[in-house]
Amino acid sequence: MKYAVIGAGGMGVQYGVLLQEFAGKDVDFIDTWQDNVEKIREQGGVYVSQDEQDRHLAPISIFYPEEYQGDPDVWIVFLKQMQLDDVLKRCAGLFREHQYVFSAMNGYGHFEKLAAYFDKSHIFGGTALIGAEVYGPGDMNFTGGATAKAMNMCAYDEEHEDEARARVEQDIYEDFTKATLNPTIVSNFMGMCMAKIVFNSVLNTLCTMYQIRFGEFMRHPGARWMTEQLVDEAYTAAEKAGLTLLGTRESEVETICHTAGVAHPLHYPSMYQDLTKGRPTEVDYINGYIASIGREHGYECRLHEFATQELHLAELAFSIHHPEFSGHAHQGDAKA
Ligand SMILES: NC(=O)C1=CN([C@@H]2O[C@H](COP(=O)(O)OP(=O)(O)OC[C@H]3O[C@@H](n4cnc5c(N)ncnc54)[C@H](OP(=O)(O)O)[C@@H]3O)[C@@H](O)[C@H]2O)C=CC1
Ligand SMILES: CC(C)(CO)C(=O)C(=O)O
Repeated sequence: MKYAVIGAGGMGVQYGVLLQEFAGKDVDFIDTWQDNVEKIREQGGVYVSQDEQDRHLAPISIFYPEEYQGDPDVWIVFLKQMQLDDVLKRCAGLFREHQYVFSAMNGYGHFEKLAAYFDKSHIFGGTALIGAEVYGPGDMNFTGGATAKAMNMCAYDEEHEDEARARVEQDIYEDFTKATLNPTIVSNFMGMCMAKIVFNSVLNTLCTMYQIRFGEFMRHPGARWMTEQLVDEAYTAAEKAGLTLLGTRESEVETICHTAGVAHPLHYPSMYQDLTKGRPTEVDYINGYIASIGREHGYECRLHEFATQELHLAELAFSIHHPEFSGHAHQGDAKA
């Protein structure tokens, strides 16, 4: 199978380079971030490291959407939620009926956007407990341990049996396994997505707001209680919407506390990387999404509404304290 990654940021490069290096796959990269594309071309590839070790130049082929002429079997999409509409528009001419698409972006909103370009039966979703960080154009670091990567994947249109799709799913699963991404195929698409959204709604949002690592959050005596409150409200909203999450409220709290305190205490969430570069965060698609499903089903998520606004306030505060980033100033688009 041939792959093409849309979005050569931290996660896109990680998936694509690991598929090249460990699974021996043919991978192309499409990006709209000009400094990144130009730097990668100039240096003949992208510098990658795992937890700051083994930094090396991985040769990759990178294209702007308008110049790409390839025909991959599977697209892998890793963009920030706010970029997706514009980039998909620029890529629209590249999509063919036979192609499949996989995405494990955080938050929610991307699958309906992808469904405007791909048949539902050709879409796979995922969630990734895999970290990545952009040092600068053409320079990425994968975080959280080479052997600690884990991800779920699930067919978007899982209610309908489809033999061709099942074969593609198996091929992707095998390629991702060789690529050391440790995939698990799960059922319950929305349950899978929501479990990760709830996870991110606690750790990404609180650690970003206070600019601290996962382990530093867990040192706070109130950390478990705060986690329980946010998880509880999110589960109630999901239940009102008729969604069953992959785990229980208790198991979600345990996963969050264990990941933060034991498995990845040194991790800064990806949202922190955006805040501290003066870039908009994905909070509207995480806490804001939880609040919106509650609102649509007559349940007010006061904590998630509040957390969404608090993070937008943190974005504003960051821009006040760091006027040098004012070019990226962000007003936030959450509906209060
Ligand atoms: N990073 C992580 O650890 C994880 C991320 N995810 C999710 O994966 C998706 C993709 O995230 P990720 O790969 O982290 O995205 P990145 O931040 O690495 O890249 C996304 C885009 O942001 C812009 N950008 C990023 N850094 C800079 C910079 N220093 N200067 C200028 N522009 C920059 C570029 O686009 P442009 O210039 O066009 O704005 C780039 O293409 C998101 O939904 C994220 O939540 C999921 C799990 C873990
Ligand atoms: C790596 C991980 C799983 C940790 O929160 C993540 O989703 C993020 O940083 O955005």
